[in-house]
Amino acid sequence: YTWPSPQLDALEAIRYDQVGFNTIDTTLSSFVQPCNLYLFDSVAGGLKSGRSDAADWIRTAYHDMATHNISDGTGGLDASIRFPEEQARAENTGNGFVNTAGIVFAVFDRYVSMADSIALGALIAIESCGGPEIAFRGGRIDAGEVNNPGVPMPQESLLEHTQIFERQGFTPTEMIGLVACGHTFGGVQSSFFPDIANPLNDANDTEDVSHFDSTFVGFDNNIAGEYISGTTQNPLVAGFNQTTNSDSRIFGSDGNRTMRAFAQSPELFAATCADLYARMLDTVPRGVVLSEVIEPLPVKPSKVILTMNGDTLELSGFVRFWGLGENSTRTVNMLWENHNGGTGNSSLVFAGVSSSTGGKYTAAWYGFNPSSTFGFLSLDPVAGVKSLSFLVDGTLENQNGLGFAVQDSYMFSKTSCSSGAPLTGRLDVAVRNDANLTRLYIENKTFDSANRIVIVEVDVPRPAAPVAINSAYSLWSMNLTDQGVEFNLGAEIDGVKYSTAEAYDFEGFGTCST
Ligand code: HEM
Repeated sequence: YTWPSPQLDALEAIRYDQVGFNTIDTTLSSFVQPCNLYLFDSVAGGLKSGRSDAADWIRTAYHDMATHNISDGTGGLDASIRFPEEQARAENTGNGFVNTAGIVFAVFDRYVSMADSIALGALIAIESCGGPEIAFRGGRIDAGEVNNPGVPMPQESLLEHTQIFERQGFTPTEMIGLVACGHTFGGVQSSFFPDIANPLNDANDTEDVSHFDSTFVGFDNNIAGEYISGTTQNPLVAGFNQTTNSDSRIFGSDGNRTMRAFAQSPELFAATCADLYARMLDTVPRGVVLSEVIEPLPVKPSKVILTMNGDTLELSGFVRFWGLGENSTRTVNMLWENHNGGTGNSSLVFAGVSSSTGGKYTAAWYGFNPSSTFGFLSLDPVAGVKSLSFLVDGTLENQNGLGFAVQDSYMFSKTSCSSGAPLTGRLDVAVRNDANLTRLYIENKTFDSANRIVIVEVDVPRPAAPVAINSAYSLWSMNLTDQGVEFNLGAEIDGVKYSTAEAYDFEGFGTCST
């Protein structure tokens, strides 16, 4: 895709900026580091519970998706699992869903739905904990209400399970695969399923989880190998209760042909799971259109912020170079095209490295100011800035000739000020005189009754007479009372809507002089 695209940029960042520099906003990955972490453990530290957050994410994604009905298009991965009414169903026994929902509520935002967060949580868990890479698409839409029931339960028959998976869109062979791919993680907890698993009295399994295979915090084909060799302790295969041995019925449903192939070939198992997990995550209600598969952008500007400070246009930001590590001899320059047909040039300073996918990929980050990582460049407002490109050891990176477009038609002005308690103040926005700006507004983030984000736009009025801040920009102003929440600045320019990367609140305002 082409940068900038606020939604794809945000999804790409969660997917690929997991550890290290500039990962504050992409914390989903931290919940599976390390893979045996269980945040909700009653014992501090949470590494010996027998549970894992990774397993919670994968089970959550499956149970959310498992309501799908391929013939009427209802249900699917739409975060309906967050509703207490759905969690209370017998088919959703256990507390994994309340755990993951709590994290989703904290991390989702206007560009990343709760359903995309669940999909990313599961994907990151699988990839970070030994699993194959999974093609990721974004754009899932959050349900406003619960879905019909439809998650399989262990006491049901093979025929019922076959029909349930068919309703979800999976063949009998794919059912074997998907269950094996899921149950390479985690196990059955005695307190929730006393008819399936006994208490263990084990200091390394304090939550009494009987595991599906011996390597329950990582992805591997032991779920199949131990099943075929007859050594399995899987409580849904070798459990004391025949009625609930559903994995045994499912795994054996084709005479063990599929499970034998998985046991013989870790590669086949990983490739099959990569495909089935992706299809599971992409099972969404009819009408939801997912994005293209999101690949890492080779060059990606981030947190590009423009601020008007009197006669100076301050430009700050970072750029990420995918696949690079730290290298003190590398030279990086940023070039920017301005409104006068000229080009600015600044050397950039190394800011840090990030990594993803269990350390498989690294990226090098550079800050826009050559002497201070988090500093800004001071530009002439008349010249402004239209687009960026980069020179990395002399090689031009300009997004195949498109450049990286920057919107300098409007920006926060540092003349904004506040005073008093409760705080009142004046928001000033600098608008470029030659920009075709039809609307300017603040974007307030609110939530509907189903906890979904709704952006409410409040227009900043066009001034009756221009108030110049410098020879290229005038101020549009609005009086505000502090709501204690951040807002972004939005504008309609040439019929297209834009939103600032930065959110503002009164803490960033100076004091009003009058
Ligand atoms: C017939 C189909 C299935 C049945 C009957 C079934 C049943 C169960 C049961 C009873 C548990 C124990 C939950 C707990 O103790 O809280 C469990 C755990 C789990 N299931 Fe399934 N499952 C099925 C399919 C799947 C699929 C398709 C996936 C994902 C692809 C999956 C992923 C998981 C995971 C990751 C856990 C471990 C959770 C943890 O340890 O916290 N299951 N399953």
